[in-house]
Amino acid sequence: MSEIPKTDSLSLTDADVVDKSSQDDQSSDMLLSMESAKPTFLVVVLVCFASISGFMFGYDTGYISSALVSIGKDLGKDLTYGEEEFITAATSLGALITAIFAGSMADIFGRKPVLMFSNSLFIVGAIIQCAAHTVWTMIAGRFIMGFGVGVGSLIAPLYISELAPSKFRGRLVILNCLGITGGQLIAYGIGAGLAHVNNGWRVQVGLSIIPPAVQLAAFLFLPDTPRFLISKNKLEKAAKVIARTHRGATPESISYKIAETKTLNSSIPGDSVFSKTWNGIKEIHRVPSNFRALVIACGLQGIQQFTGFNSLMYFSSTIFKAIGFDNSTAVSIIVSGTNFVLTVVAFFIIDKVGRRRMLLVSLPVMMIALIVNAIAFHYVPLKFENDSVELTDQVSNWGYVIMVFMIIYVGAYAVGIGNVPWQQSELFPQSVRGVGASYATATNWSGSLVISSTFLTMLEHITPTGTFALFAALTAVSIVFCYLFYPELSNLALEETQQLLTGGFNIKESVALAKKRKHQKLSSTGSIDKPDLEYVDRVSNSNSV
Ligand SMILES: O[C@H]1[C@H](O)[C@@H](O)[C@H](O)[C@@H](O)[C@H]1O
Repeated sequence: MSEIPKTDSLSLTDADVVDKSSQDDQSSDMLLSMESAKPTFLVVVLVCFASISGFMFGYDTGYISSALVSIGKDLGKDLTYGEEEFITAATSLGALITAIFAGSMADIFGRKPVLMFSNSLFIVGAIIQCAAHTVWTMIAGRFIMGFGVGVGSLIAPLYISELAPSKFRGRLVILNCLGITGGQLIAYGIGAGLAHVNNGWRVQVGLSIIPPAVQLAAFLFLPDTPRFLISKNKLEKAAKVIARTHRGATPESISYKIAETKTLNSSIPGDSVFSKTWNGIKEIHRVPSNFRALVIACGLQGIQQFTGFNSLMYFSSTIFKAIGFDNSTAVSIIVSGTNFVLTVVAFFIIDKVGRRRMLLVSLPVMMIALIVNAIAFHYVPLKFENDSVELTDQVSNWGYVIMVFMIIYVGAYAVGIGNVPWQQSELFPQSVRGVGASYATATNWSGSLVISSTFLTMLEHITPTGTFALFAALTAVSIVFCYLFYPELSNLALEETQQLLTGGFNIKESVALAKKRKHQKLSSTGSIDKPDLEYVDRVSNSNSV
């Protein structure tokens, strides 16, 4: 083995990097062991600070339902049903708008500055709401806060997946999802606690200023991702970050990693921000592997929303009140608590069980729970009047059936489709990762907006049975989609994923490759193959679906 120079004295040029990669076969062994080693302390710190964005996503979408109940006349008048809907939807709409641009901005300016920008939006939005004395000021505050939510919901998982060693990537991205579901749970909890406090909702909104302020301050001192730095040719900086984020990294394995990332991640041509963005958009449609990645990423985000979960998140208290359970706060906490606890389960199993298997088991469970609910609602006598829904008779056993199967549905959601789509960044090569993540995140927010703004109308016009049967049918279509198009990506390096999608969706091959990787990484002998890109090439050419 050649002599190992000190990491911090690394001075890399393009020629060095490529030369090293062709010379040193052993580096590839080291690279794989580096990708399997436990995350360093710095990675854990970075992921925790990045996951504050997930927390903000959850808290800001979660606090509004209880805030609306306690606002009373604080905005100058009693709120109409339409105004309440506007105040709620403003954040999702704001998020949808910025999600469209955030990815390109992240590719051009970096993940870190864009994340910090989202913090200022969270803070400004919250201050406006705290000071609001009219409905429109409140809507403006929620809208600006939504801009922050959209950017944060895209950047945090992207940042984490680029930093994480591949063996732990799934789990580390789920930490951000724990932030989301934990944020929703805490928002409901605080909402319940402040329900009867005068202007308690202002306290609830005011508290939301603390986490982004902490994140903003922390990121002043934290680095951008090596993959972004490499794309900007800042190789020395990238080498330093890789050395600090990968246990056991040596200058040789670092050089190899940089060489591999550079070779596989050609950057988007163009001399202005506009032309680069435009070329990125063209490339994501024209290059078949990118387009396949896009179909999968948007498909999964669409499935996450159109199988109906957020109708429960936002309206569980309305539904359960309607079927006779009066303690609506308790019910909301049960729903968000189940979502949170099962996200913890997802955290432990995602890299072991695999994303594809998790989806193919949990989606059918969701479908069955939705069918049972559709049937159960048929036997619950409900009446719709003046934007409200009421039980016309005593609560029956069917009410309990609905309650139990809703919880089963939420649990199955959290262990699969609630979290897997946020692994979206792993599908795209560096050059179009931001644009791809934008499309997928925008699909998520569009779905969330559609479901939350049509759910009550659907209940009234196609009945609860019709609504849940529709969600069940959409879940059935989703199962077929995942079976045909979603390859197993657990344990693969980001660069391998990109090659895997060349020439087809390669489902069978992906499952075999993920198994092989898992086996290699579990191997206690420490003898690990070099990254098997030739293997991926071969299977891509022999094509499947
Ligand atoms: O992954 C999250 C999570 O499942 C939340 O509970 C849900 O409200 C969001 O829409 C979703 O994107």
